[in-house]
Amino acid sequence: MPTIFVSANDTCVGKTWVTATLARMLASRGFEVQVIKAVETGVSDGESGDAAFVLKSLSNDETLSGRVVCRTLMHFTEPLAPVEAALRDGAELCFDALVDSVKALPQVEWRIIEGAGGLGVPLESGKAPRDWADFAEAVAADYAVLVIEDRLGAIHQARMLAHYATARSLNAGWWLNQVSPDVPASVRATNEKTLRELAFPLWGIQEFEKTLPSKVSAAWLS
Ligand SMILES: Nc1ncnc2c1ncn2[C@@H]1O[C@H](COP(=O)(O)OP(=O)(O)OP(=O)(O)O)[C@@H](O)[C@H]1O
Ligand SMILES: C[C@H](N)[C@H](N)CCCCCC(=O)O
Ligand SMILES: [Mg+2]
Repeated sequence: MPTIFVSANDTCVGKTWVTATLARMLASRGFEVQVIKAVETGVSDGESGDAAFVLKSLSNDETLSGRVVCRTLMHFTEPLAPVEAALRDGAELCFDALVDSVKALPQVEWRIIEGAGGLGVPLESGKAPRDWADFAEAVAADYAVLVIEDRLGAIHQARMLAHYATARSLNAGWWLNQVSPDVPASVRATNEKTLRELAFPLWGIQEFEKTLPSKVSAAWLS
């Protein structure tokens, strides 16, 4: 079963938005898709989170939404990094238990897993904690989509994250996502031009409020 891990250079850069896009693209080709928010912070019991956002964003098309199942594996109340949010709920985030809960999920045609925050966010305490890059490897993710907010500053963010993803041997590519309507066209054009020249794939480009990417160059998505 192909598995996509959706990560990013930061929180609030559009991982959930892009997760919904990927689910929409795959479901529109007739695939059964499982969307998993692995750990979510900043949500209380009963409050809707990223998984609910994905389902809602597909809800105007019953055929598509009928092919997509969304769920959250662990959630914690405070809007903090996962380990600390868990502690403040009187819980402990256990990396191995999280991975096991992914492995216990029903098999589907495509699985998409969204992390919390950026790729280097720790999932345990300690001097050299395992993080989302370790998680992607542990769940045997085939593709790591690295969402980068398309704005001035994106080039540095993208290069730093690519360096880390490469060091961790992930099969990764960038997804430039425009979160704000106020990004000058010149910034967006030169972000794309600069990133395309580099030896790291730019898998997708998505514009503000668009539910599908304007450009896709990931062969595995076509
Ligand atoms: N392409 C886009 N067009 C319009 N709004 C967007 C776009 N991408 C993201 N947003 C908005 O930006 C905000 C942050 O996006 P999102 O929730 O997807 O970030 P995230 O990376 O998943 O954050 P978290 O780390 O909390 O999971 C949300 O309000 C979302 O609706
Ligand atoms: C609450 C927020 N939206 C995210 N779920 C948590 C982001 C944690 C980021 C931690 C960090 O990188 O410093
Ligand atoms: Mg999210």
